Amino acid sequence: MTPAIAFDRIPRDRLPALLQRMPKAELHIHIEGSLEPELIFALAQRNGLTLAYPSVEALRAAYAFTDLQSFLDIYYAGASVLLHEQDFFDMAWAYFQKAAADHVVHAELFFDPQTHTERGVDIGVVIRGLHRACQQAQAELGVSASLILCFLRHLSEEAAFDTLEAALPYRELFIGVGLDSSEVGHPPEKFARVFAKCRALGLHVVAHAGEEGPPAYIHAALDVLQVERIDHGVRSVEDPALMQRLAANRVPLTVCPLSNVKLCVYRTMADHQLPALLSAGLCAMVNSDDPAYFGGYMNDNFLATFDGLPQLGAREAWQLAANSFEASFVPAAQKAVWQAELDRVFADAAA
Ligand SMILES: Nc1ncnc2[nH]cnc12
Ligand SMILES: [Zn+2]
Repeated sequence: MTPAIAFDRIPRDRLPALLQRMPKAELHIHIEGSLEPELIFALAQRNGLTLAYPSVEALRAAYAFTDLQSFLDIYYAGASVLLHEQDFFDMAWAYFQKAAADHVVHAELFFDPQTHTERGVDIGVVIRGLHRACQQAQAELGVSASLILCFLRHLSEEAAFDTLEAALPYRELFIGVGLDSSEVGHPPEKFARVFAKCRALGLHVVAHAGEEGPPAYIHAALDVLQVERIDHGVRSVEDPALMQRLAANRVPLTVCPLSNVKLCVYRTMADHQLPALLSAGLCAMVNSDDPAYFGGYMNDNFLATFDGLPQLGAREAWQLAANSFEASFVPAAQKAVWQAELDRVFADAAA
């Protein structure tokens, strides 16, 4: 329910400061996608590895993507510098410091264990390093955080089962599972059985769908995998019945605007369908996806989105932050605390 905030009294020139100051949750961040070129080079040096690029600048210059796969190739190569528990901690800690500065009060981090276990890194090294950063984020920054283990969909369901089994000793350190990597050609049905097992274990379940893949993949993620949220889901606008279904059930879409432009899902931000999703009543919100690769973190995403889409105003800013809390996997009492803080920020701005 929208509270009695006079959104119309908030002038547009005050929006950037409000977007930055408002509390928000980030629900779609691949922690390996927060690895900045500077940290890639520092970790390569610490671990005695040689990179395919001669400098930070040369690596950054290679970040010109034409589609999802062109990004994934370079993203997996970047993650190859992560070997030790401290490497995973350092990566996540760098993210949390940026998140705190952006007034992210809660983050649910995706991680891709198969990217690391395929290189001989033990899954316990990955999870323990990330978990320690989550604990320190709460203790030192007041940012609450949890982990979501993603299966790589270009690999087999059997490999996903093996990954789940290897992760079970750490069951208490992650809250759910997701599905990411190359979407087209790897529909949700491929992972039906492993997701059923995850649900039976009491894990939350989410999946990337409708980023590059068709609306049918979103239907399948809901019907077959029984996911609680759809990651991206922007291609739902092509299917009016699906839009109605998502709105009626308040199925969250974790939308990533800068990612969609960088990966050429949309030509420009002005073409992004976020306004259509919001005006159809969907529970969409803004996220950064892979901030080190796509040009920015949470507030960069909010600022670029509102800059490119002038039809979005203070009401939509409030709605996006409210949706991020509604869609998070935290207890209702905690959501209410953040929501009250959000309402206060907007009520003050409108006063
Ligand atoms: N945007 C994205 N889509 C699918 N898999 C990913 N892995 C990291 N970022 C991703
Ligand atoms: Zn993603």
